[in-house]
Amino acid sequence: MIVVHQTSDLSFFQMEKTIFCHIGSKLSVAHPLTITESEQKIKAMQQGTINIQTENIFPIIKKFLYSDTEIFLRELVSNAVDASQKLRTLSKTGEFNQEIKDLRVEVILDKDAKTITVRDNGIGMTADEVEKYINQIAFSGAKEFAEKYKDKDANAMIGAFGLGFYSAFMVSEKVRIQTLSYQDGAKAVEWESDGSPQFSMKEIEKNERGTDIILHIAEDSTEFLEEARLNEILSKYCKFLPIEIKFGTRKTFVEDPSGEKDENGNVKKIEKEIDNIINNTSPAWNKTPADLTEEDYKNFYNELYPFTEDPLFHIHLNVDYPFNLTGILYFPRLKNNMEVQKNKIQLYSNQVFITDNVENIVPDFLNLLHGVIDSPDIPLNVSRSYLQADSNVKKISNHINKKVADKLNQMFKDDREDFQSKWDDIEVFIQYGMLSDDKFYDRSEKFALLKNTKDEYFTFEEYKEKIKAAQTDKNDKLVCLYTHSADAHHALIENANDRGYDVLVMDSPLASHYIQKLEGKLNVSFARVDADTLDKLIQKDEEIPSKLSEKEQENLKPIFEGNVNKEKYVVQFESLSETEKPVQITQSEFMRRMKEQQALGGGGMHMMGSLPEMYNLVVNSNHPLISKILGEKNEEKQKDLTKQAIDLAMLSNGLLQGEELTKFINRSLELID
Ligand SMILES: Nc1ncnc2c1ncn2[C@@H]1O[C@H](COP(=O)(O)OP(=O)(O)OP(=O)(O)O)[C@@H](O)[C@H]1O
Repeated sequence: MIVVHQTSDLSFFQMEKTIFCHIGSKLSVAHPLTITESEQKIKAMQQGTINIQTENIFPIIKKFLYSDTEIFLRELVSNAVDASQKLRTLSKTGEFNQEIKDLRVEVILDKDAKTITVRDNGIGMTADEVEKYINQIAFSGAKEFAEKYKDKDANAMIGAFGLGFYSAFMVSEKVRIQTLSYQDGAKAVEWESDGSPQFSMKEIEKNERGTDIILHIAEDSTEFLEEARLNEILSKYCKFLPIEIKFGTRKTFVEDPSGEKDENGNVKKIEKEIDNIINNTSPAWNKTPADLTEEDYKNFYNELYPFTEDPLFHIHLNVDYPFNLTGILYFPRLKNNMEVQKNKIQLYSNQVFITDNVENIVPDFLNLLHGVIDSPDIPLNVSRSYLQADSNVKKISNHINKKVADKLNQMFKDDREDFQSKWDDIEVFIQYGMLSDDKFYDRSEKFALLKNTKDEYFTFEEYKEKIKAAQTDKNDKLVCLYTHSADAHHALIENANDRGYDVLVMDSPLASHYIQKLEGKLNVSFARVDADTLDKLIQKDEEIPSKLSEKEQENLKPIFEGNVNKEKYVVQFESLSETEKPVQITQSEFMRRMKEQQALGGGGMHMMGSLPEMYNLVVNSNHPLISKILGEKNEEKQKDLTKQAIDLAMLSNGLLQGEELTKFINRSLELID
């Protein structure tokens, strides 16, 4: 046999410390060769060099290309799946007319030989195809990478190139390919390389059509010789690949074929070893919604996230134009706990798992959804920065945004009662979307709901209509009253209701930002019920004259000031109606909101979060108790009355605690004694 050193037009140069390469024209003209030509080539290609004239490129690949070496298995298994699907296509088009028995990919671990074999019975490769696809084309990825590396931008490029097959060298000291093409009269070939530029190729005996990729695992990668580790990788990346993937066997119990029965009359079960198929070849997202029941959707959710609570509802995505995308997105029960819900969407490309960290790829608020997105238009081997810049990815996120809004709108229109029953679980998501995405705001305006303290739900328009008559102030502005907790503000809410005012419940973690947004969009103002006295919150024209003169107020002020912490409370008199409480505690809407936003992060002013809590102590100059305090000659008694009035106000606002609360209880007992 003639042994040649192949000189081809694929060449790498080394310039100083930078490696880059160049591929000649041969690559771009790929002529299919006939079998006879292939045979001649095998004879001539016993050994060759993969055109690298410098040290080898694999250390670079190993170091820079993938942050996760484990993806070698995804690459090889998806190549094997591709080869199987290609054969199926050829059979459908009549180009391959032998019977295709079960197409199957097998991952075989041999711990003693320290090998992992990825076997398929797909199209296989002729010698020329190995030459073309493995020696040359697969190298184009390496070439591209090395060129970028030349620009010293390697870190940004990590993962931006799919080297596919060559990723095997990240974990192997030697890789062998044994392959037999589906083509009539094809000869089986073996290719072998140790990761250096040299490869060898020879004809071998192989009767089964398809390809074995045999990895001789390197010393530093022995973790991949553990069955559990391989299982973990396979179920992460290959769980939904479209061709059955076998990894070893597993034991199961089946009915005894002899039909022997146990004491209860049931056919006995016997242990049986069966093939361990690690994937579900037809996941729900690839089926049409008409073929799926609610139960199927729930089961699929459980397949994705075992042991989690059922989702609220789902959206089945199916787009062919201007890009291909399928998927199912689920609305989890958010329960105001946003962080734990993130990073649950799994991104696939043709059923191959890419990532479950879609942050910055889909809009932030969509990150709260769960489920699967599959698009062949998403490149498989890509870095995050690359994905973000990809125009398909951008279109995809816009599309999902629209679909989600459409679905919510549909649900609202179809069954409002049901929609309302889900509202408390989805409001954070919708508010998040409306805050972060103007398009989503516009789409959601029709179905976003406001809930009041009586558990009634309104759209924005409905609500404006409801409160218009009573809650328009003297400047013609609608004022929406709200509380963060109907329990904590019970007394204040009752007061407001007595006046014919409605009070909304705004208790989501995003409430203060959301309120601000609504004020801008709806031209209304929001005021928490404890932000001021009702007269001030919704100012009307009528002025109530004060029963106490200025002088009397001046005399009374130090008495109140002497009974509160002056650092925290500012005493002020207001001429309110007699039916209002004698003393009320309020906190400026502006200050409180700023502090809340500061605490949430984003918005608000920087120093607000660290400012102390400040309150107003509003004394109602028209209340009979205030006149009584003023007229009380016994100083001790006057002090007790003042303290009692202040404590009652604090109690309504949930501010009376600790020692002050104990003193209040004791004083109250003495008073009723
Ligand atoms: N198991 C296989 N059976 C048949 N052909 C294969 C097999 N594995 C690889 N090939 C051939 O080798 C080529 C190069 O494979 P490689 O994985 O490097 O790139 P790719 O699959 O084309 O792209 P990607 O970077 O997305 O993996 C494939 O396109 C295919 O033609």
